[in-house]
Order: sequence, then C-alpha cells, then structure tokens
Amino acid sequence: MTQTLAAATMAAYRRAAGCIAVITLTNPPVNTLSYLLRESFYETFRRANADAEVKAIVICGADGKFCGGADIKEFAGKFSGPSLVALIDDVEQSKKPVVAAIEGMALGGGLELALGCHYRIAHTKAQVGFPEVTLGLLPAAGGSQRLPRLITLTSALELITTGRRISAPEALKLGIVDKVTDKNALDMAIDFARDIIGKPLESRRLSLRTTPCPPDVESFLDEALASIRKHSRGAIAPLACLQAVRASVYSTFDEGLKKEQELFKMLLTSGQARALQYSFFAQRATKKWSMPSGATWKNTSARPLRKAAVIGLGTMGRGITVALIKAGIPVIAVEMGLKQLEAGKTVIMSMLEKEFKKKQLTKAYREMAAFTLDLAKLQEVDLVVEAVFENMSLKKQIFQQLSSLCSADAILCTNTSTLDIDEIASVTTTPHLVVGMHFFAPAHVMKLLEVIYGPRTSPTAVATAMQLAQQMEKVGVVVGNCNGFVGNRMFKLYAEQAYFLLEEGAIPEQVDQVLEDFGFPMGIFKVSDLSGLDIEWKIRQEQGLTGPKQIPGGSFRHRAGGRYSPLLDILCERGYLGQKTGQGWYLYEKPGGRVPTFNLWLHKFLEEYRELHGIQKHYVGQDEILERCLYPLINMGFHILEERIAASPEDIDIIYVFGYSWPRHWGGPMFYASMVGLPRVLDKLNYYHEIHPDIPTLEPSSLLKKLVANGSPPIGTWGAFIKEHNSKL
Ligand SMILES: CC(C)(COP(=O)(O)OP(=O)(O)OC[C@H]1O[C@@H](n2cnc3c(N)ncnc32)[C@H](O)[C@@H]1OP(=O)(O)O)[C@@H](O)C(=O)NCCC(=O)NCCSC(=O)C[C@@H](O)CCCCCCCCCCCCC(=O)O
Ligand SMILES: NC(=O)c1ccc[n+]([C@@H]2O[C@H](COP(=O)([O-])OP(=O)(O)OC[C@H]3O[C@@H](n4cnc5c(N)ncnc54)[C@H](O)[C@@H]3O)[C@@H](O)[C@H]2O)c1
Repeated sequence: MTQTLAAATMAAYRRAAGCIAVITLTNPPVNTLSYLLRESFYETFRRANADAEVKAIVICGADGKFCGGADIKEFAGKFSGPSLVALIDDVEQSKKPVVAAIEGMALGGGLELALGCHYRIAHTKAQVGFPEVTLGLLPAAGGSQRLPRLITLTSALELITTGRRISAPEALKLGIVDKVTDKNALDMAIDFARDIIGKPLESRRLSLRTTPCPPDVESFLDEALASIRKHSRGAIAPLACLQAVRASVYSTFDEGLKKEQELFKMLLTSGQARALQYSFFAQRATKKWSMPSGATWKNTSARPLRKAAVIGLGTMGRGITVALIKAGIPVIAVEMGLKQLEAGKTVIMSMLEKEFKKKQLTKAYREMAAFTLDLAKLQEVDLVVEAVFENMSLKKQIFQQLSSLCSADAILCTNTSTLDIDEIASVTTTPHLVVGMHFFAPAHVMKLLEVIYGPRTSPTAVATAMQLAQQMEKVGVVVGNCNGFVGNRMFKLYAEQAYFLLEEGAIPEQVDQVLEDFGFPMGIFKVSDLSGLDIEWKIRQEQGLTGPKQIPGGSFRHRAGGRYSPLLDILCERGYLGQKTGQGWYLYEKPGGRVPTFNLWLHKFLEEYRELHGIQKHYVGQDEILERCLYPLINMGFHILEERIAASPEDIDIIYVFGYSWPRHWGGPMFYASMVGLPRVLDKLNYYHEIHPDIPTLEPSSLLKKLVANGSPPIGTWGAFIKEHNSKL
C-alpha cells in the first residue's frame, strides 16, 4: 500500500515546446504537498533549474487539480522533509520564469506555491483560497506575507481571516491571478512561459514588494481587530491571521515570515486546531455510511430522482421544496386546503425568486414547482417528503394513502423530528422504501440532513436519501431509529437542564450568556424564542406530558419517571410563544420583533413559581451552567453510541456542528468531551446526579464509565472499543 502511494506521489517532470520544463504535482486525490511530494518537488525543481536547455518552468497539478495544500494529516506528527517555505523561496528566487497553471483548485499551501511563482494562469472554473483559518491555522508558507503584498490589504485580510474560496474570475479582478482561460490552462501557461523568456523578473518576486496600505492603516487594522473579535465566537485562528497580516505591513518580509511561523506553531498546538482538523475529516467520514446489515456506501447504489413531491407546506415543507428545486429536481407540492396551498405557494415562489436573484437558480424554476390538493397527482414521482404536523395518526394516514397512490418503487420519506419511522412504515406496503429525512429549519439553508433508517428500511432508500443530501449540498448523516434520533434526543437534555436551572435560580440572560461565551451563536432561550416555544410544546403534548393534571405516579414537577419542568408549557398556555407573539423568555418590541430585552414578567413569574413549589433558590455559576447544559447532552451521546444509533462519535459531532451550531472549534460534543477529559465529565455527572437524584439522565452512561475504566482511549478508537465491548455481551 505504502509502495503504491509512494509510486503515485511525485513531482513528475517533462519537457514541452522544447525549452519549457513542466512539473506536475501528483499526489491523488487532491495533490497535497505531503512529505513525499515535497521531496520529489525539491529534486525536480533543481533539475529544471540546472538544465541549461530549460528556459522557463510551468508548475501544474495532475488530474486537473493544481493542489489542495499541505497534507493536513501531517500536522499531527513531527515535521520532516524539505520545508514548504524553503521550496517556495527556491521557486521565487529562480532565475528562470516560473508560471503556475491552476486548474481545479489552489488552496492553502497550493496557493502559497502559486504565489511563489512569477505568474499565475487559471482555468475559469478553478478556485483559490486560504482555508487554513477553518482548520484553526494560518497560511504558514509565506501566504500571509505574500498575499497582502500582491492585492489590497482589505481583500487579503478578508480572504485570510475568513478562509473564503474565490473563483478564478474573482481572483483575476483582485489581482491574484494574471490570466483566466476557459480553455486548457496548462497549454496557455506553456505558451505564456515561452513568451516571457528573458524578461526581467524582479518586480514579480512578491517578497521584494511592500504591502500597499490604505491611508490610515492603524485605524483600519484596529477596526478589523474589533470586527474579528466580534464575529469569531471565541476562535483564535482569525485573530492570529490578523496579527500575521499586520506583520506584513510593519515588518520586512523575513521578519514577517518569522512572525508567521511563530503564530503557526502557537495555533498548531492549540486544542482548537485539533478540533477543527478533526471536524474536517469527520465531515468527510459521514459520507462513508454503513448499516448494521453490512450495507455500506460502497456496496449500495442510489436511485435516480427525476421528480419529487412534498406534502405539507408549512415552515419545513416550504424550505424543503426550495431545496429540492435548487438541486434541480421538479416538485409537486401538496397541501390539505386551498388557503394553506395558496399561502404556501406565495411564500415558496417568493423564496425561489430570491434564490434566482442571488443567481442560485435559473429562470426555469417557475416550471419546476407545481401545486395541488390532490395526492393522486403523485403517481409518477420517484420520492416524496412528508412534512405535515408532528402527529403519528396523521402521518400514518398520509403514508397509507401514499402507499396506494404512488408507484411501487417510490421512496417515501418523513421529516418527522421525533416519531418512530418503523411505525410510520408499518402502514405501507413498501416499508423497505420508507426512510426518515430530518431537515433542519430553514430547510433550504441549514446544511444538515439526518437520514434515519428503521429496521425494515432498505440500503437503496438510505443511499438515495444520502445522494439527495449531496445533490442539495447538504451534509447527510445516517442514523438509527429512536425517539428524537441523534440530534433531538440529545438536545432534549440540553433544553431540560436549562429549564431546571431557571427553576433553581438562574435567569435566561445568564444561561444564554454562558452558552454564547462558549461559542454558540445564540443561547438556548433566544433560540427557543426564535423558533417558537410551541414547537417543543406540541412534541410534549404528543407525548402526553403536558397539562396541569397530576399524571398517575407523577406530580406537577415529576413526569415520565423523572423531574419535569412545566415552565415552557405554562408560557405557551399563556400565549407567550416567543418572537412571533412579542413575548417568550424575553420581551420584544412587538409581535415579530427581533431584539430580545429583559422580561420583567418572566422574572417575577419565576420568583412566584419557586415560592409556590418550595424551591430553594441557589446561586448558579458559569461552570454549573455550562456543565449542566453540556454534560447530560454528551452523556446521551454515549448512550446513542452504545446503542449503535450513531455509528461513530464523528457522526454525532457533525450533526451538532451542522444542525445545532455547535462551535466548530470545539469539534462537537463528543470531541469536546475527549478534550475536557472523560474522567472529568464522569466525575461531574456523578456529582450532579448525587445532588439531583430525581434527574435520571444525569446518571453516567455505562459506555462512559467503561471508557474511563479503560484509561479513556482516544476518540478515534471508540468505535472499535464499542464493537469489542458489545460483542462481549
Ligand atoms: C481540495 C478539496 C476542495 C477537494 O474536495 P472534494 O469534494 O473533491 O474531495 P474531498 O473533500 O472529499 O477530499 C478527497 C479526499 O482528500 C482528502 N483531503 C483533501 N484535502 C486534504 C488535505 N489538505 N490534506 C489531507 N487530506 C486531504 C479528504 O480528506 C478526502 O479523503 P477522505 O479519505 O477523508 O475521504 C477539499 O478536499 C478541501 O477543501 N480540502 C482542504 C483544503 C485545505 O484546507 N487546504 C489547506 C491545508 S493547510 C495548508 O495548506 C497549510 C499551509 O499554509 C502550509 C503550512 C506549512 C507549514 C510549515 C510550517 C512549519 C512550521 C514548523 C512547526 C514546527 C513544529 C514541529 O517541528 O513539530
Ligand atoms: N419546524 C421545525 O423547526 C422542524 C424542524 C425539523 C422537522 N420538523 C418536522 O417537520 C414536520 C412539519 O413541521 P412544520 O414546522 O413545518 O409544521 P407546520 O405546522 O408549519 O406545517 C405543517 C403543514 O402541514 C399541512 N398539513 C397538515 N395536514 C396535511 C395533509 N393531510 N395534507 C397536506 N398537508 C397537510 C398543514 O396545513 C401545514 O401547512 C413535523 O413533523 C415537524 O416535527 C419541524
């Protein structure tokens, strides 16, 4: 295996047009500048430079991809082999003109190498960028010093601190590339190289330039710092990127490089860089799904989807319709009444119009949406997504109808957030084609799609849903069937603890502040107000939990076998549903208002509630808020892993990063637990469970206990640990 890779990895050398050396970066799949490629490039470049017959050099990438940057996997070990900084310096110092022929992508170290070249020619469809910041790093092979010397400081700073990838035409406008072609970029680069033989190169060496600055550069950089602090949500890499770019303004190129290296080393050893790189690979791992039956992404084919239907055009159905049309799939949209159909149609068409204006759609979208009240029109669709109210008997009624109306091989999907997929499938004649497709609101924007298989779901149905996720540019994660699946089953505990904390003495502002300081864009109470408190209320109603009555074996504050907080139910009963009613956990200036302010009523109500129920108020500190909100959620993650509902901790983490805005620089709940240390999570859960024995979800899961008893192995080995531990049972 190593030998095959070694053979495939090289900087291949050939001559073109007599005097041009062409060096092809070859390291499939994306030509990363791994140790082997750097070694080979070092030799090949020397050869080209030394050959008197060679008058110019062109660097390109194999298979239509210039270079995906440094090999991220190498960041976990010791650096060895030729340094990329030195290789790029060799390129820039070459007396022969060096031209980069950029096809596909030039990212990170790949763009740094291109910036070391004297000229850059790109294919129109190529993308360039410095994504290092998204990996918790900065461009550290001279990129933070060369880019600001080439283009405006504003653009360089924006690209380096956000990691935004840009198209070749935009790169041309900014001055990053010199020419763009829709023909073969390599051929054009070879012709170009021949034309510039013998021309002076000094002005093309970016390290010799100074950074062009706006008039009041100091206040420009101060403002940039304030803005990055505000938006980075605790991530440190964007700030380090700014410091590096700042060095390009105030230091010589060599001093700037030194600063760049210093900052890179600091970032490299940070937990954030580890978390972000973990997240990069975790996101890719979710594509490689498997089911307990042994079916996998490799051995299962997806069905082609020519036409789809969406049933229920409320909050979710509207977004799902738009997402499908954006993915190029025509949709028949169904409602239960004319009024709802018209309302849905108006909103969907205006959403599509907006997408069209943003150039996300072609004009043909008007022909891609059809609206009807008649389920019988669904005979010819390949896939249906049901998004009606969260009510089991309604969903069963719809699936029964679908089963008799749709073609026998139509894939039938439900967007339920909590209900049993298998019970829904049980009323159909094709339960193997029933699959959960759990979108997140707004469905045309949010990247996550939980794909849920029941015990009878076929691999084909899963493969088709996963392919659809990809077609919609979403991150699909395959999970098993249980109440709330992965995301909502864990989220329930996060929300539950937040309500308990209010009962015990905290206030929404305090809880939200701690969660926002952790890196969530919004605290849980602000999110609840934004989505509407009634979403959770309806789920509680469906589960038979709500209402003032004492349920058998329970009490007002104890239901379903444990402590229960009716705070949300009480607010909903009073009509306080959040932003839409102008009041929820916070107060808003008017119904539909967006700015949360102090809700005096709620604060008085909480005092009265505690008094009424004889709850002893206690000071709830920041640590307790964070631990009580996050650790039970993580604990449920361990239950989910043990039950094999999620195939790996990576799957859970990706669900949280993409569906619940978990700060990416903390990796996801399971990675966070591994960073905090499993023994600490276990101790704290034991501690809180001792204080609150009526909250059974605080009791540590047996998997967590076993992992700690086995020395807390690294997260990458948990999958094998669970398999071994389950097979021993
Ligand atoms: C490139 C992509 C856009 C391609 O997308 P596509 O959808 O086509 O494919 P996939 O994303 O599915 O990828 C296919 C496959 O390839 C793997 N992969 C992709 N990119 C990389 C990569 N850069 N490294 C490793 N592996 C990669 C991917 O995982 C898939 O495989 P899998 O098995 O998982 O399915 C897209 O892939 C993409 O966006 N890639 C990432 C691009 C990126 O972020 N590039 C930047 C990398 S970081 C970088 O370049 C840093 C530079 O600035 C150089 C820094 C030099 C540092 C030297 C300084 C030394 C300092 C000394 C410190 C001293 C310390 C010591 O001595 O100890
Ligand atoms: N709202 C969310 O944030 C969210 C997120 C993920 C999943 N979900 C799930 O998606 C589903 C829909 O949720 P929503 O928030 O869009 O609800 P909603 O109340 O906004 O919309 C439901 C729509 O279904 C329509 N409908 C009801 N019965 C119908 C029938 N027999 N035929 C056709 N249409 C019918 C209603 O008229 C309504 O427009 C639920 O299962 C919910 O749990 C919701």
